[in-house]
Amino acid sequence: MSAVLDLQDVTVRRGTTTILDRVTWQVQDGERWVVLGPNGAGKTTMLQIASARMHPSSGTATILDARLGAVDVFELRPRIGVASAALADRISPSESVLDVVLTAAYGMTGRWREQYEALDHERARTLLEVFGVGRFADRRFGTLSEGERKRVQIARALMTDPELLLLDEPAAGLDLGGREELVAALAELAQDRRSPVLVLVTHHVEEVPPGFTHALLLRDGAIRTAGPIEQVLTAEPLSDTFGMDLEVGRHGDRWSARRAG
Ligand SMILES: Nc1ncnc2c1ncn2[C@@H]1O[C@H](COP(=O)(O)OP(=O)(O)OP(=O)(O)O)[C@@H](O)[C@H]1O
Repeated sequence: MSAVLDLQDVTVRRGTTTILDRVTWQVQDGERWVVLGPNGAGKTTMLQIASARMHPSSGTATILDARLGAVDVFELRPRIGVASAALADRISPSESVLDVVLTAAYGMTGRWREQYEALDHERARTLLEVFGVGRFADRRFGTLSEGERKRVQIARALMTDPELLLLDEPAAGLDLGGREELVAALAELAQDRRSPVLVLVTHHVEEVPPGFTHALLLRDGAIRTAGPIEQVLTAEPLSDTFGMDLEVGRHGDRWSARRAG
C-alpha cells in the first residue's frame, strides 16, 4: 500500500534561507506521528507542505496519492484536516461555535446542500460532544477560553472526515488542566482505529498523547531522527536535536524531559 504522506528530498528555500533541507519522510496508514524540534526548526513549514498549502522549492510531496504540482489542491485539501494557530486567527470571534465546526463542511456538499444540512448539524454537534465542548455549541467562538477554542478547532478539522489530520501545537497556551484534558482527548483519537492518520507538532514531550506510534525530530530544517516513538523519544536523539544534554523519563505511557545534571 502506498504511503499517506510521502516527502522525497523536500527542500523549501526563501531567498538565501533554506527552511527545509532535503526532508525525506513517509507516513503510513494507521500511524500517529509526533514532530518535535526547537523554535524555527521548520515544523510549521513541513505541515504546510503536508497540508497542500505550500509547494516544495525542490523534491516531491505526495499526499494521499496526489503529487503536489500535478493535482488540484482544492480537491485535495478537504481530505486533510488542519488545526493551527494561523487558521484559528481567521475564525471570526462573533461566529457561533456550531458554525465554526459546520463551515468546514461547506463546499463539500455542493448542490445537495439541503439534504446534507441535518446530517452536518448532527455530525458537528457529535464532534463538539466528543471533545467535551458540546455545551458551548450556541456560544460565540470569541467567548471561549483558549483550551475550549483548541478543542473546537480539532472538532472543526475532523468535520470533513479527513484521511489525514495535522495538528500544529494544539496544547500551546493551555494551563496544566487544559493540557491534560487535551492530551486525554487526543489519546482517545489516537487509539480509535477509525481515526485519520495523525501528525502532531509540539514543543514538549510532556504533550505527547498515549497511543502515538512514531516521532520525528527536526533541527535547522533537517530531520535528525525519525522512527518508532520508543526509540526516538530518548535522551540521545532529543539532546542532539535541542542542542542540550537532556534526561528523558518515561512514566507509563507519558514522557518528560529536563536538562541533565
Ligand atoms: N518567508 C520566509 N522567509 C524567510 N524565512 C522564513 C520565511 N518563512 C519562515 N521562515 C523561517 O523559517 C524557519 C522555520 O520556520 P517554521 O515556522 O517552519 O519553524 P517552526 O519549527 O514551526 O518554529 P516554531 O517552533 O518557532 O513555531 C524560521 O527560522 C523562520 O524564520
